[in-house]
Amino acid sequence: MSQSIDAFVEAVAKNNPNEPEFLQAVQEVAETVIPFIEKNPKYQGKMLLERMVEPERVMMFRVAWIDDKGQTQVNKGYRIQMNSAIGPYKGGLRFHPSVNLSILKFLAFEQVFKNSLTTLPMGGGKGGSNFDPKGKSDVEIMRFCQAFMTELARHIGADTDVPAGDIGVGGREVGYMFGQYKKLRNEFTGVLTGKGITFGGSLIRPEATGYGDVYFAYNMLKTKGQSFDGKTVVVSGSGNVAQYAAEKARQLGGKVVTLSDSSGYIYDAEGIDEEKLAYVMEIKNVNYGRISDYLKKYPNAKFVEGKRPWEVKCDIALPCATQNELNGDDAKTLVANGCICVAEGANMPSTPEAVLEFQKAKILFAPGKASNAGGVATSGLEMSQNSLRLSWSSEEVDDRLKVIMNNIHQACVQYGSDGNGYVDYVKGANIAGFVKVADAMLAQGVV
Ligand SMILES: NC(=O)C1=CN([C@@H]2O[C@H](COP(=O)(O)OP(=O)(O)OC[C@H]3O[C@@H](n4cnc5c(N)ncnc54)[C@H](OP(=O)(O)O)[C@@H]3O)[C@@H](O)[C@H]2O)C=CC1
Ligand SMILES: N=C(CCC(=O)O)C(=O)O
Repeated sequence: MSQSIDAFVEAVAKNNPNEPEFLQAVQEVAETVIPFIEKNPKYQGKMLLERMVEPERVMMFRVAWIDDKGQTQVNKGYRIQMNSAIGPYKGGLRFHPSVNLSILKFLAFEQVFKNSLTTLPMGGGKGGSNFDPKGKSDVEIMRFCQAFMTELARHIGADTDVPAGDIGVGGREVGYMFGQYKKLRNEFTGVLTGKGITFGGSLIRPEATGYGDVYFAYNMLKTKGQSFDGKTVVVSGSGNVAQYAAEKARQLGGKVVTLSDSSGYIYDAEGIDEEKLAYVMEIKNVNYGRISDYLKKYPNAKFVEGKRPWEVKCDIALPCATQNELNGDDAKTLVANGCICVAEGANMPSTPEAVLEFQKAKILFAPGKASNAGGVATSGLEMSQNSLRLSWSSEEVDDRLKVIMNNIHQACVQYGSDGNGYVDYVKGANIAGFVKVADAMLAQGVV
């Protein structure tokens, strides 16, 4: 790395000790944006990146609630209000035992650049809790969501900060939090996205992240005269993003052969067709079961316990589970097996070593801030519909989603092309995301 990048990253590490995930996200941006700043005087000497890595506000709070046995439970709650230069803070809420400040700061930092890429007026934020939804009853989930929102409601609003879903937070949790917010503030607004269709939710929002990931991959493949048709697709995860990435990949002619969860992955050589995916959705969204339950109905499939799906030969890989789920060895295996395209559906699923392998092999690689932006983009469209007090059809929303993903791809090509036909989508996404936020920060003064 150059001296300026080294110095910047060392300073951030010193100011934010023991935050490895946050530092990882900052380093990837710094390696591409600092050289850009060094070539563009208008961005020099303004401490823009130094300000961007410092959250505008961080809320940490206690969440106390009562479980079904009458026992008092206590969890940590957070909301990171990272950057509001181009719009109200916007970003998901993650409920997972691994949640801590480092993970939420990485997610909030990524969100700033991702939301900028969508071209919609949304700043960046993220929040959540170390609450583990697994094994909790529906009523315990409701009680936790109500306790969490009782504190969070002080800090959010339709024109201030608009949370949504992420790992462990789906439509059910958003609904319970929305109900509590409305009770406390006596306001019916677009304060959360991912709401139910009958109370302001947008059609296509559940599908949007997974669909958008595939739309972005489609755009990348098209630059090489390729498509999903006839391709073998490996997907990780089996939650919201993975389910709909698998659905859209199949609809475009791909054969999806894996899905995973934290206990391992299933491999179905015949391909996960519409009926099989519907069963996965029943397992995960209705019964809150394990992906290994897939074999109860489809015994010809394999369940590989404790492993990740990257050992399966494929043409296209869609990591849709969690951060750092795909390392350097996994990347080497994918490339050696002939994989031509990786589009991140999750946030920062590839380690720096994996990204390096993909870039060395010059395969099509899309960072999550670009390829998984369909979710937050459709959240932005939900906010637009709420402001208009109108609801658009599925086709209207899906068409707008496609246009947004096409625009993000174009922006990455504009800033990431090397002039010899290769596009560094990491560089393109980071610089394209940086420019809009930086211009707004320059115009708004030192605040
Ligand atoms: N929801 C959204 O709108 C968006 C989400 N994302 C990102 O996509 C990814 C998935 O989110 P989403 O689908 O919403 O979440 P879900 O909770 O619906 O699904 C998460 C999936 O990832 C698996 N997973 C979680 N942690 C681990 C782990 N440590 N090791 C292996 N597997 C794990 C889960 O398995 P298990 O059930 O066993 O925990 C589950 O299959 C996350 O990185 C999220 O930040 C990005 C953009 C938008
Ligand atoms: N979890 C999300 C979606 C955030 C949102 O829809 O506000 C993400 O972009 O990582």
